[in-house]
Amino acid sequence: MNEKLYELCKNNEIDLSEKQLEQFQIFYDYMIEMNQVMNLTSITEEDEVILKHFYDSMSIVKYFDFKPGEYVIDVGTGAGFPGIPLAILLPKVQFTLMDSLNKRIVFLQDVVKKCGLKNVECIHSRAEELAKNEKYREKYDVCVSRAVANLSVLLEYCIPFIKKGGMFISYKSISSEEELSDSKNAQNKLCCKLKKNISFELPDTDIRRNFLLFEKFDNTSSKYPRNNGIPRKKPL
Ligand SMILES: C[S@@+](CC[C@H](N)C(=O)[O-])C[C@H]1O[C@@H](n2cnc3c(N)ncnc32)[C@H](O)[C@@H]1O
Repeated sequence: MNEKLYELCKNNEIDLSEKQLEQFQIFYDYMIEMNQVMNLTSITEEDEVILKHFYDSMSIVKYFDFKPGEYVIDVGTGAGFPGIPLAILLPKVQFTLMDSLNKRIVFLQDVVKKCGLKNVECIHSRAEELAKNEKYREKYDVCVSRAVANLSVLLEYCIPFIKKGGMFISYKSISSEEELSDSKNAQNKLCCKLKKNISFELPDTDIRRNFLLFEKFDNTSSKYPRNNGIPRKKPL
């Protein structure tokens, strides 16, 4: 696995050290082991995990510059995507991985220990609750999220975590104009605007991926996020 991951990344200008390759191997082995007893991922074949989980998670660094010392939160991280690959790649950036499913958070705490990651904390919570907690509200430079909800819902989950001037990066497999225009009201209410819409293909495939980058231009009203379940039931 190490060689394949190393080559794929190197060919795409992402350099991984021996230590980082070992950390990916430990993560992969443990994810496959634990996937037998809990639902972590439907993608298990090594080449596919490398491309669709590991490389996909890291590919944002080709388009966005994370700076040392910055704080990043991954909302709805699941089995740790994109948070764990980014944390392995960027040891000087501080990551909070959060999810509403406790089993996955316990799994991630083990991954962090096994990989010796010093820049990751894992929190069991719903986004709607954690974003109201003083310790986490408007404390992050960047928020990332992959495959959690449609854009209007996602903005209400994610924008409250970000500092004014910070960035929200939505990983999308398809970016529809309709979803973007449906989120206009959420963008206005949450004081953010689309800064970049990046579309690319995973290397040597025709699998399309999109990054939507939203800049937060003002603080979030205390009205948001609304209580548990409301953002999904009644998107802004
Ligand atoms: C389809 S999975 C995607 C996981 C991962 N981001 C990925 O791309 O593989 C969606 C995850 O979002 C979490 N989730 C959904 N709604 C949430 C909420 N309101 N707060 C926190 N986590 C949430 C779920 O528990 C689940 O683990």
